[in-house]
Amino acid sequence: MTKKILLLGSGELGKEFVIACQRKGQYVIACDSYAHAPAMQVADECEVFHMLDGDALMAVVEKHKPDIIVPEIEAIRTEKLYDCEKMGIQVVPSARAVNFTMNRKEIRELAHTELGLKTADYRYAKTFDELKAAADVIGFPCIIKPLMSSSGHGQSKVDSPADLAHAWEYACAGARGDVKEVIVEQFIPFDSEITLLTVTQQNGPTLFCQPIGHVQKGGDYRESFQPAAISPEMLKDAQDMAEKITRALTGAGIWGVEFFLSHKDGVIFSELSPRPHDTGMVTLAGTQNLSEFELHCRAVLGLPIPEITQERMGASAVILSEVESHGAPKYSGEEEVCAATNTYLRIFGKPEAHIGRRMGVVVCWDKLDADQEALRNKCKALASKVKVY
Ligand SMILES: Nc1ncnc2c1ncn2[C@@H]1O[C@H](COP(=O)(O)OP(=O)(O)OP(=O)(O)O)[C@@H](O)[C@H]1O
Ligand SMILES: NCC(=O)N[C@@H]1O[C@H](COP(=O)([O-])[O-])[C@@H](O)[C@H]1O
Ligand SMILES: [Mg+2]
Repeated sequence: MTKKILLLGSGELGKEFVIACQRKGQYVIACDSYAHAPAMQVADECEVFHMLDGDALMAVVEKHKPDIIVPEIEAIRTEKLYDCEKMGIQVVPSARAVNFTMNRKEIRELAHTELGLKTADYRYAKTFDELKAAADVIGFPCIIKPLMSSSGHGQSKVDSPADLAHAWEYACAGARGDVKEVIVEQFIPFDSEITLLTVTQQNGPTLFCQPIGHVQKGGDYRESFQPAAISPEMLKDAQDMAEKITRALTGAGIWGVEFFLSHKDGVIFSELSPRPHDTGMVTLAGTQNLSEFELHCRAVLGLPIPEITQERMGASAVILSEVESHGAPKYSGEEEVCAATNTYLRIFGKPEAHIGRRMGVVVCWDKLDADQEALRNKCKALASKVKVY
């Protein structure tokens, strides 16, 4: 049955989701705050407006009367999604999940205080004086993040009290929305970190993908690989925590549940996205029988997912712009990437490049018993050949 899907956020993750939906005959209206966003290029219709503006959001909902609303970013007037649910619209995965995960305080209180998941020690601060007191309790180094931000915006690691003033300014400048409060987290010297893609279904059990290992810089992802090596005990702990928190948040869809792994402290819950995860773009390499976008699409539409199988080893590496574009961005290096075996280049088609903006990704694959480090190095080397100008 064809459903009308309103996609709130139209970046690279949304683009792949739209393609998955259209292959199932769905009708998608892609929204974002700027025109020609990646998902708009493949959607049936598009709307450009500020999704933090509740009136504008509800006007678009009234205009299109969607069956399903799929948030793709966090910068949305998410409280309005409760009203949408009351109107009978399916919100993905649920208005509750979207509201909790867009605010680090809400999700941390649910995860740590209510559900008892192991997290880094933390405090909150609304003023610089509160920040000094909080950092004093947590100790150094610590990580400071705005309560509302993503992709590492406003996040910094603080090694000593002397760095706190800068971290406060940086967090305030990088915060989204109107909440001027930060979380101060104990710095976890983890051995590795993973995203556990978790699928909750309307009619079926919760399913897990093989863990995805990833490397972040400045709070933003640079490379990912699947499957990540992890002991059966740690995997079980991560799955149990993912099960608990997704159940508490309710709804159907894919989730990216992030964990730190430490030989000393075990599995530590970090945060989760109630939507496809950027590190999960590695599944575009055909690592699984169903990519994270296909899984999200099926879960959202209530279609069966008989099983998730790991077919290949995969790696992804991001293409970041080193320049500010003047006019439509152009690219070089495609030939070198395409000359490599078992490799795909995915340019997202963002209409503007900014320094540090993710413009594309390279994914590579090999057999499941291949040398993972070699595959990751190959992928990173290929991604570094692509230049934006
Ligand atoms: N307490 C911590 N200790 C050590 N490293 C941390 C801590 N918190 C965050 N990091 C590092 O920063 C990265 C980004 O943090 P986090 O996921 O909280 O930010 P985000 O802005 O929500 O990012 P995204 O939206 O891309 O998931 C983590 O993946 C990890 O590498
Ligand atoms: N970590 C969250 C994430 O990766 N989100 C992805 O990035 C886009 C925004 O990119 P932009 O900032 O370049 O417009 C979002 O629309 C989403 O696809
Ligand atoms: Mg994260």
